[in-house]
Amino acid sequence: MDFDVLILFIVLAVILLGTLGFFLVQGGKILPRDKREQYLSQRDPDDLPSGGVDTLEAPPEERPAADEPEFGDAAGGAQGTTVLEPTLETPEPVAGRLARLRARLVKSNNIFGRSLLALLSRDEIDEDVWEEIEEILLMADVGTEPALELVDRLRERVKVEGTQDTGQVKAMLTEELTALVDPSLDRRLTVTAEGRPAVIMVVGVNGVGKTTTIGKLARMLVAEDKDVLLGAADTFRAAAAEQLSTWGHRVGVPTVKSDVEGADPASVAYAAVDKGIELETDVVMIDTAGRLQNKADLMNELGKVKRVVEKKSPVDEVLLVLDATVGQNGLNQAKVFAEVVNVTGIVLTKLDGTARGGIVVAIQRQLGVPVKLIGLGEGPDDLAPFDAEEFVTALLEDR
Ligand SMILES: Nc1nc2c(ncn2[C@@H]2O[C@H](COP(=O)(O)OP(=O)(O)OP(=O)(O)O)[C@@H](O)[C@H]2O)c(=O)[nH]1
Repeated sequence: MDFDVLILFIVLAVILLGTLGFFLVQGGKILPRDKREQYLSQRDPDDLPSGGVDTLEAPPEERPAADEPEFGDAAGGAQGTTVLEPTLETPEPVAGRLARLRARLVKSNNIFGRSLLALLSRDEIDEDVWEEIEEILLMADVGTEPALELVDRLRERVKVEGTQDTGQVKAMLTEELTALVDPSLDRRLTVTAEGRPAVIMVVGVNGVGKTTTIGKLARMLVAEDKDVLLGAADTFRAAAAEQLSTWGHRVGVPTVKSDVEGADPASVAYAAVDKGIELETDVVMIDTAGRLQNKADLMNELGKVKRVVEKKSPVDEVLLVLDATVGQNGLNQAKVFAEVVNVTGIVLTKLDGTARGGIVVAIQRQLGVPVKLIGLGEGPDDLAPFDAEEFVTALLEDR
């Protein structure tokens, strides 16, 4: 009897344990969904199980925002800390830039040079040929008066010297064109001032390349060991200040900008000069908003920016940026800007995309102000100091 009770007891115990085991296994599966997610999210990524179900993805690597300086080689610090050094770009040296960019000038003005040289290679240079030469000069935007002048002088020399030799006539053309571009003009930028930063203001209509030019010029100055500070007084276009500070970041140049969109540009320009004086920089460059020369209120605003800055420091350079591809329209812009702010130099951009290189002559004539820099591409070092002889030789190169 006792034995039967014992058997019964064992059977009951087995059934009970089996039932308990079943519920325990099921319990793991019916954990409410939100509880499971909570559990998963509370785990660290490095708690990953060695294999199987609950794998967690590591968070994506963080990258610096687009306008933050990029970081390069990580230097290992004490106790596993990492010191990140900003990677600064090294701008190309200024000397020899025009020589590098010459090919672009030759390419874009290829038609000009080739057509002129083809005409001068004719067996006989008669009146028709001189007229055609004049037309080509006009098409290159040299301007009516200078074009007539050049043809007259060339015709006279060919007559007096009695030559039709292509090589000699080409040499004469080069000389006469160079004389028109005027190598005697002082094209140096004022980038030093006694006991204070040199102040450079950059002006022009919309989209001509002001901000880009400041970025490129900052690089040129950095390449010459100058301490530079940028002032984002283009408060009209929201992205302009960012664009400017990005250029600065790349070469370690600080930018003074306003946090308020549409802030008073004169105040920002003033603050930039103030900061430049405090930091004892060599140069402060001020970007201004693009404005059409026929908008009187905007032109007045530009005059005000300059006057306000002058309460703090003299303005050493006012660079007018002109887009070479717009041709003669640039002349109207130049005239009005020169009336409002005393323009001291021209930056002619986008010469890589036009055969209108002759505009250099027309602008200088009209304004009596030298072209100091030329832009020959969108690359960071595609800005070069202007040189009359190199420029003319490139225009007339026969390719
Ligand atoms: N091909 C070429 N493009 C250029 C040159 N200079 C500037 N650009 C381009 O022209 C465009 C306008 O340049 P920005 O510097 O933004 O012009 P901006 O005058 O500051 O413009 P706003 O602030 O709107 O008035 C950009 O796409 C530049 O890359 C150049 O020399 N050659």
